[in-house]
Amino acid sequence: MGITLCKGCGYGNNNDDDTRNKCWCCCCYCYYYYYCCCCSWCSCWCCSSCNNNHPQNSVGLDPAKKMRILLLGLAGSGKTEIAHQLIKAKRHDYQTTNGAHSYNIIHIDTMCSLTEIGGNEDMQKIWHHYYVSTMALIYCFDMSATYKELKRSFCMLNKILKNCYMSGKPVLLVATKSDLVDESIQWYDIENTFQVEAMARTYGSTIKLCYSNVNTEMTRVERNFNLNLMAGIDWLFKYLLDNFSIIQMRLNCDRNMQNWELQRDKLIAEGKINLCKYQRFPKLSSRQKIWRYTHKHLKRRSSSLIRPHTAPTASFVRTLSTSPH
Ligand SMILES: Nc1nc2c(ncn2[C@@H]2O[C@H](COP(=O)(O)OP(=O)(O)OP(=O)(O)O)[C@@H](O)[C@H]2O)c(=O)[nH]1
Ligand SMILES: [Mg+2]
Repeated sequence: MGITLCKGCGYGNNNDDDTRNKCWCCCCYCYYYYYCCCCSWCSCWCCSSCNNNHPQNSVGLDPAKKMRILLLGLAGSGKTEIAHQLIKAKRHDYQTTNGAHSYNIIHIDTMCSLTEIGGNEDMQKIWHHYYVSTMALIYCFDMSATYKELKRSFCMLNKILKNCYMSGKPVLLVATKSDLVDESIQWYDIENTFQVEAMARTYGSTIKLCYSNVNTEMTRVERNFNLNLMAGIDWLFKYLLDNFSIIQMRLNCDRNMQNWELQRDKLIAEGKINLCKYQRFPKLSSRQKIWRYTHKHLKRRSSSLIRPHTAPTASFVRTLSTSPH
């Protein structure tokens, strides 16, 4: 197979071994239905041979049902390694990820855009820009790390789920480098120490735990055999497919809310609205009392994170039965 250019960004790929982004076109049945990881975020779907945009291709993939998953974790936790395993491609550079990198995956007849963002402290500052449009989170942590590092990693997970655009979304928690730990460390130690179950209940997110051991000396066949991780991915895709319309509605609502907040901040900055209007009333007036009461009430509600009664019930899924040892 020669060089195939992506219609979205013109980026070419001449690696015969790398079949990750190629699939059948439904119009001309050529083998050039090609898209690349650079422009996947903008949902570019065009056949490079017949120049058509397809609402659906021959294998029944519906671009409208494209999933967006965020891959996060501290620096060196093995995110890029997992992403390469999921797209079944060989990893050539072992450098730290700077910025965001998007990968296209087709799994259970569903298209998915997996976005990895670097885990160093500078990159952590841009994570929140991706929360609104993501449907689920894959969070990696290094199982062979010290207690201090593990604590830092779980604090970060707590911080992510605390964000109003992330809480309630499904999370696949991946313990990487499980080949480097001995039998003295088990999942339930980590689960109890960092109170994963309590975290899932507090933020209303379903959390699934799984292992990954992507040893660099593994052959490609062995890498594909990372069953525990694949079972976790299966679970995540099934969860998203089962709840697709609900999650889509949530994303739309979040986007509207974000736009509204931006608009409000802009109006405040321009001095067109004033949030302190209540101060015009005398201190003990009934108007002030009402304002103070509602303000306190709202504050209490947001700090205790009460979920609306219409929200889907929160459930917690336990660790997959297979152990890394
Ligand atoms: N033995 C072993 N090594 C692993 C595993 N996963 C990742 N590594 C190694 O850990 C190092 C860091 O992995 P990366 O995937 O680059 O980490 P990252 O999370 O993408 O890091 P940043 O991009 O800096 O945020 C690499 O040298 C990997 O080969 C694993 O399961 N087992
Ligand atoms: Mg990386």
